[in-house]
Amino acid sequence: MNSLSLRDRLLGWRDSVLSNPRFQRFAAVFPLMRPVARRRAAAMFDLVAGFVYSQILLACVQLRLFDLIAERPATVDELSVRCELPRESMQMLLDAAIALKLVQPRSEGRYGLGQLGAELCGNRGVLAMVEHHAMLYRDLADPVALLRGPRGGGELAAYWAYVRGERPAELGAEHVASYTALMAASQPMIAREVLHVFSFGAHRCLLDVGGGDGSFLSAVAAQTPELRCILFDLPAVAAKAADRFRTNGLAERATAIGGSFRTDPLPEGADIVSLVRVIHDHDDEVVAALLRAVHSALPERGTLLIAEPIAGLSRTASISDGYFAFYLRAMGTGKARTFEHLRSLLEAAGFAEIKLHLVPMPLVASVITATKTSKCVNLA
Ligand SMILES: CC(C)=CCC/C(C)=C/CC/C(C)=C/C=C/C(C)=C/C=C/C=C(C)/C=C/C=C(C)/C=C/C=C(C)/C=C/CC(C)(C)O
Ligand SMILES: C[S@@+](CC[C@H](N)C(=O)[O-])C[C@H]1O[C@@H](n2cnc3c(N)ncnc32)[C@H](O)[C@@H]1O
Repeated sequence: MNSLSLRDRLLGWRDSVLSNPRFQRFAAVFPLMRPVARRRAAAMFDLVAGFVYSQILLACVQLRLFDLIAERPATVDELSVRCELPRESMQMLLDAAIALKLVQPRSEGRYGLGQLGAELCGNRGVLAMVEHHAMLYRDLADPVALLRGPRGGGELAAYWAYVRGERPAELGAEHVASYTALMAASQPMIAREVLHVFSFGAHRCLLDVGGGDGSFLSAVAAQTPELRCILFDLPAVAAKAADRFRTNGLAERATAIGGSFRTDPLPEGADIVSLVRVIHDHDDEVVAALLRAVHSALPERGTLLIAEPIAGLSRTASISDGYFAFYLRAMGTGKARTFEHLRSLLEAAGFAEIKLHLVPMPLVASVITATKTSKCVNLA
């Protein structure tokens, strides 16, 4: 076995100090160390108790508490009637929500939004995710079984109907409606980040592959009036996008085409293709084939834009390497990939000038762009 490096030995020494109960006690009472010790202990408590906090949040969201008190601050009696909870339970939930900064006491015994509650009210996509997490947490109830077991035996795998079954193109509206609505609700936070770092103004026609109900294309089209848009998704999803384009007055310049990128060719004619929260759903062989299909659908010097969580970035490691890694494991296929991994898949498909764009709020997506070159295509 190799001998330990100097860094390994230093870290081993640090671990033995930090895990020593006598050192912990000393740091907790020594005035110069006390603030750091308290912060670390609080961070550890948050990790230990995070599920309880999430469930308090879920109760608030399921009871529509934030909407009720955003309308007008209310007393515990009013809220217990409107939420159909015994008064004592209502008070308990309000106290917990105050502690989590979701709710804040107001004048005359009323309750209004806390800082986090107000910010949540501005993020409907996050509220939708909080409700969706009930399913994720059931799949994560036994995390070791999730790690040991075959991938995707739980509820999420059934929910994301396209990850199972050989013929996703045959899925009906009843299989895609729920996930498509969830993606539409959380799409504004993605589109905002993409549009902050990338302008579609230099392009003529955008093809959004796996484009869901057209929420992303609608946001891009609103900012880029000359752009023509094509959406490609499973037929039952593309039908929803066609409806949205009609409702948004985009039917003239946005077309929705149904098919499966696993078996059907991609529509041609676009000079830029986007893959927004698509690649990380699939394993490497499917992604490699999809990237080759995108490459052949693009003209020379055409652009590919990818937006999804990227693993291995220190600012967002807990989200991509923690949350999304376990989410996708429960879902049964795909993974959040590092930039280096994506770059090698892109290069193998014939893309060059591969850039990572750091978005302002990289919680659920970072952006990568790449350019098609015909040289050096690896046809293996
Ligand atoms: C003037 C005053 C009063 C104050 C000034 C102080 C100040 C600057 C305050 C800041 C206020 C502010 C702007 C707050 C903003 C907060 C924001 C934007 C918070 C955003 C939070 C977003 C969260 C928590 C997002 C969660 C997203 C989740 C959980 C997404 C999950 C996505 C999934 C599961 C996708 C699945 C797709 C699949 C299947 C993997 O492909
Ligand atoms: C996680 S969702 C992302 C939707 C949208 N891009 C967004 O960010 O809101 C993945 C999308 O890829 C689509 N999809 C999955 N497999 C597909 C396939 N084989 N062919 C075409 N679309 C597919 C799904 O129907 C779904 O709309």
